[in-house]
Amino acid sequence: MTAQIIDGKALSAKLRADIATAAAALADRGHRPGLAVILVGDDPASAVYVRNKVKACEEAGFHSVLERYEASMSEAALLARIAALNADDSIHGILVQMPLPKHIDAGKVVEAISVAKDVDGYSVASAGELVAGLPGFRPCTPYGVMKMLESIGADLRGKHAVVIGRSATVGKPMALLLLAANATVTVCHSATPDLGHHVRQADIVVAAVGRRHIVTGDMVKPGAIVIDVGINRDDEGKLCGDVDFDTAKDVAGWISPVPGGVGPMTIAMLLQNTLESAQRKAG
Ligand SMILES: Nc1nc2c(c(=O)[nH]1)N[C@@H](CN(C=O)c1ccc(C(=O)N[C@@H](CCC(=O)O)C(=O)O)cc1)CN2
Ligand SMILES: [Mg+2]
Repeated sequence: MTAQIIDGKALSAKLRADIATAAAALADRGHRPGLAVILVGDDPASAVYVRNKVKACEEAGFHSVLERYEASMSEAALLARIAALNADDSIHGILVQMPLPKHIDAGKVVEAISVAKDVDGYSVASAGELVAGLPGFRPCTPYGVMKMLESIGADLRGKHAVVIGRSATVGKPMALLLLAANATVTVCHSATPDLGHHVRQADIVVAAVGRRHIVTGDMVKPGAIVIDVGINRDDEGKLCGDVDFDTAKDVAGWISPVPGGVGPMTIAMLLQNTLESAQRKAG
């Protein structure tokens, strides 16, 4: 068997086109969606990601603001910028690119963002809304994975989903979103013995642990859906995921690649959350 590819790049482009249409309608009513992106420091990968976010905003017709600061910026100065953006009516979403320099408390920064503008869905309040099944902003990466599953018509009811990774921004919200879709969910992590034993039982595998090729073809149930959230580098510096694509694709029914899978979806869902924030405010 050769798996069908879940093309996150193409799906992201389609969603972004729909978002642009909705944004234009909102702008016509005087409520153009606006996103503020803050980058502190000079991490090269983060610089690329924020540029891509601003470019995606421009393409969708959003108002966007990019604020770049030296790595030496104080926590107090960053909190003051967030307070100003919380009060800015042209801004519906505020995103602080992670990771932040070590002297800044990332948790404090995230909690300073107004819940109504927390389009990354990283705050404790947004996490609580997800746990409680209330409307709220879902973290963009797991939200994007759910859209990928929806795009292939996956019926999750009663299916066994195995999530590998328990981070607050991907693994945990991923498990909750799958649970809300009526899947039976197992969460595996670094202390799980015999990962293969669990993965072999999965109808859906979401690998989000950040370890290159931790999932191999021999662990995949024939026909399973395999979604790879990992972004790692191989020995030659080439981008690769948590799944060994070459062996897994011969067993899986569907598989997402890296690059071109979940990554582009993250940005589409950021725009979706920002659009929803603007729609809520417009009423
Ligand atoms: N405030 C946030 N910080 C970070 C987030 C986030 O969602 N919010 N996520 C990651 C980085 N990230 C977005 O910020 C991100 C990473 C990767 C991609 C992506 O499209 N990747 C491409 C490959 C890119 C490459 O060649 O390096 C792909 O997978 O196809 C998008 C967004 C950490 N910080
Ligand atoms: Mg983890």
